[in-house]
Amino acid sequence: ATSAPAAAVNVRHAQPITIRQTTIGEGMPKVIIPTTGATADQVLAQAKVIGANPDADLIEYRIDYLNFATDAAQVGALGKQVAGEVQAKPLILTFRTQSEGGAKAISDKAYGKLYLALIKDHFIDILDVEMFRDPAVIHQVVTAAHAAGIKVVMSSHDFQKTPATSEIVARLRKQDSMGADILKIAVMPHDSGDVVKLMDATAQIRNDYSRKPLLTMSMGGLGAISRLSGEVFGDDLTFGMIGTASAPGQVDAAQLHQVLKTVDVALNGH
Ligand SMILES: O=C1C[C@@](O)(C(=O)O)C[C@@H](O)[C@@H]1O
Repeated sequence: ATSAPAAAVNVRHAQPITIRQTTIGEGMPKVIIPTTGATADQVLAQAKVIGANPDADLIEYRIDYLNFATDAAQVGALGKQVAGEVQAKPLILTFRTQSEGGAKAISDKAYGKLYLALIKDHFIDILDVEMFRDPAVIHQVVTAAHAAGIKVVMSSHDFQKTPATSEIVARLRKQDSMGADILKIAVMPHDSGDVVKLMDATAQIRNDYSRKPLLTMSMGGLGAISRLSGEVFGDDLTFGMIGTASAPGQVDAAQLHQVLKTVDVALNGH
């Protein structure tokens, strides 16, 4: 009898980025927990919980949920306090616009102005910039962010459907060419084939096109598997929740950590 040969495993990795004490693009996908509060008190209470929870690696400060979302002075003052609460955990600042599934509408001009003001406050580690906003505004914001030592996650969202695999690949490659440090897309599946499209596109980018860290997800319960399987397919970051979800399909942080660990051990054998 012959013994089965060991399968050759070839998993590609990102070029890692280290921010504060978190390395993105190496080992298990890193877990981001978003704030969902509308008031300063609510957000600070969430930041305290996120800062103290070992299953949270980064915090996303979702400013579109705030009652004072477009008031740069108030958003900045609270942002500094949030950063102080979470200490070593990197802070991602995101204004998710209504057209991409967020809480509030904002003009591209006001979006750019708000981001440029907040960049100057020096509490942001990573800035989420939507790729389909005005190109001139994007260019200005990305340039200012990089000059301030802030990484840019460029993002695209489709809360209605899942585009073709080739379209997902094209968007992520465009983000790469627009100067993003992290490439991100969130799409809504209607069947298992849609989930496979997102995961296929992720693997294609990782294997053939870019070594930048990826943040890709298929949303809803159907897509939740894509939030768990990143270490296999090349997704380096994943959103979890503590209490309230900021998008459909997010998994509780403790459960998320367990599954990420299970996949990691299966993959690496220790
Ligand atoms: O863009 C994203 C991804 C997300 O929509 C999700 O599906 O987990 C959650 C948002 O908070 C974040 O800004």
